Amino acid sequence: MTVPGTLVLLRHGQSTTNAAGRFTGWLDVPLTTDGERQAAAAGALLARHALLPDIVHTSIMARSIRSADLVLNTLDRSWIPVHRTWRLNERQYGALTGRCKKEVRAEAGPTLYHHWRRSLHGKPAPLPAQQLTRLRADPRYATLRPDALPAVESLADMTARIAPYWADVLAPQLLTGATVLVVAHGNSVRALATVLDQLCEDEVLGLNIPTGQPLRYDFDHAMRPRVRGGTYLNPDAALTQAELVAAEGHT
Ligand SMILES: O=C(O)[C@H](O)COP(=O)(O)O
Repeated sequence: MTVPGTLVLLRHGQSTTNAAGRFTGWLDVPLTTDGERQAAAAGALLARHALLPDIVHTSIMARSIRSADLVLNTLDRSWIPVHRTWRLNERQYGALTGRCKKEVRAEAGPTLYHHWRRSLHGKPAPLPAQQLTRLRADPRYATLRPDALPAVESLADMTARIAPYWADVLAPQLLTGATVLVVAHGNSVRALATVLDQLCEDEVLGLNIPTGQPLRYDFDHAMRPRVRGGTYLNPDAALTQAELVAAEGHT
């Protein structure tokens, strides 16, 4: 029986809105120079751990696509097959999209702010109709059923869109023994981890994903993670940076 391959989850490098302290959601923003460096460094870290992806998956947002390109360039593996899917997009942050996190926290208060950002079911107000119409006119979403393009999402909504991608695409590839790299977003990685680790509501509250830090998962034959929560290739840096993500908007 083939031993299941390794899955590597990576949140894209720092984006311009991350650097500006703003909610990004489905805004399509580029990486900062630091973000580009983080993505290339993630590639170098994969090389040091002899983790050479056979297949890569990205969202259809520029920051994930660019980060994956930088990782693969560093590894000299730009030739591997690439799958891009809206299912790995960042969470649709609704009316918070583009807003300053610090201002939102000051207005809403710390409890509601944390509920919106980190609870399983919390979600802010939806994206205003005009902005949703503009998003629906974007050619990259042309093939998507209009009701599949959300005006706002909770983490639970995201797990519902990501679970079929895990079951139908990622898990079967891993079962062939392939090393699979997923370059996605803070909340799509949280959603995937929620599915893989079967996290409960309390556990997702404290789950923060740093940019540019590869997170490795290995599986048993039933495709259960061998280490719950996976293993960061650079655990100290990942922990420090995850704490900074948790504190966004606080100061
Ligand atoms: O969409 C965003 O603003 C970030 O990528 C993730 O934001 P969060 O860490 O506040 O959920």
